[in-house]
Amino acid sequence: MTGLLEVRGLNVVFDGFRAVTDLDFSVAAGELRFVIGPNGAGKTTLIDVITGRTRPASGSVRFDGHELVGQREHRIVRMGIGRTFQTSVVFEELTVGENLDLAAQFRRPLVSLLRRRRAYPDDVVAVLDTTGLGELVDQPAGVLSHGQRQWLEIGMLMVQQPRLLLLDEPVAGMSREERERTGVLLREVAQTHTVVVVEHDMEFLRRFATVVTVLHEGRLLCQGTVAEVQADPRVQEVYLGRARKEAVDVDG
Ligand SMILES: Nc1ncnc2c1ncn2[C@@H]1O[C@H](COP(=O)(O)OP(=O)(O)OP(=O)(O)O)[C@@H](O)[C@H]1O
Repeated sequence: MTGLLEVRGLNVVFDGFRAVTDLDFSVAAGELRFVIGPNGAGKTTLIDVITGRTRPASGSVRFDGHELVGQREHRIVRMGIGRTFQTSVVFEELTVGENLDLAAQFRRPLVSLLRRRRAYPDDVVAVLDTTGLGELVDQPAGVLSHGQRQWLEIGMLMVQQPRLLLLDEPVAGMSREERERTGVLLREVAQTHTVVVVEHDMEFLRRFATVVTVLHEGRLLCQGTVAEVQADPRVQEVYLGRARKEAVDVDG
């Protein structure tokens, strides 16, 4: 079966440093896929290549059969791929509703921007509901908690109606309760979208992941269910071996 996203033979080199090596990675339509790996494994680089931010040395990235390598970032967004960043991109002075409305303009004709509207359009209202931000619609985004801000960013992607969402560490820095709510939100988003989540938090994975892809030093280490991946000696070595080494280093 051909995936919605098909990465084949990907190599990314930064000034002679191989950040990604011979990577094959595919995601089927409708999947909620998690990608993990220690620092420097190449997770963000993979997202950067898919979204056209970084150009690979070689390899192909096909989305619904269309080659993405060589396409400009804005073209790839228009093809239906949306991403979040590790750093926030909301407008702090604008309200939650205005941020969503602005993001949604992406799909609307310019004339609708000029038309004065009394209420938010249906797609914005629907996303306010999904993200649980309805009560905060008139609050400036600057007052949101860290978790609420992440949900707003996911909402800002959803109103752009992408087919594929790429989320870079969505639960980093969140409280336990916020992580739980984010997991539930991701499951809901995945009902209607294909979602790839880069995440470190093992507890979160155990709770919400089905298929997990593990990267290490720019290569695919293994792939499977959370239980399979956790039981894989190579994964244990990469995570626990590293922890042991750090402990030894600290102890001198
Ligand atoms: N623009 C760049 N120039 C040079 N090296 C880079 C660049 N971007 C990434 N790298 C290097 O490529 C490797 C992979 O980085 P990447 O950010 O993809 O890892 P990651 O798995 O997302 O790690 P983290 O969990 O720390 O975010 C790292 O060694 C990083 O230092």
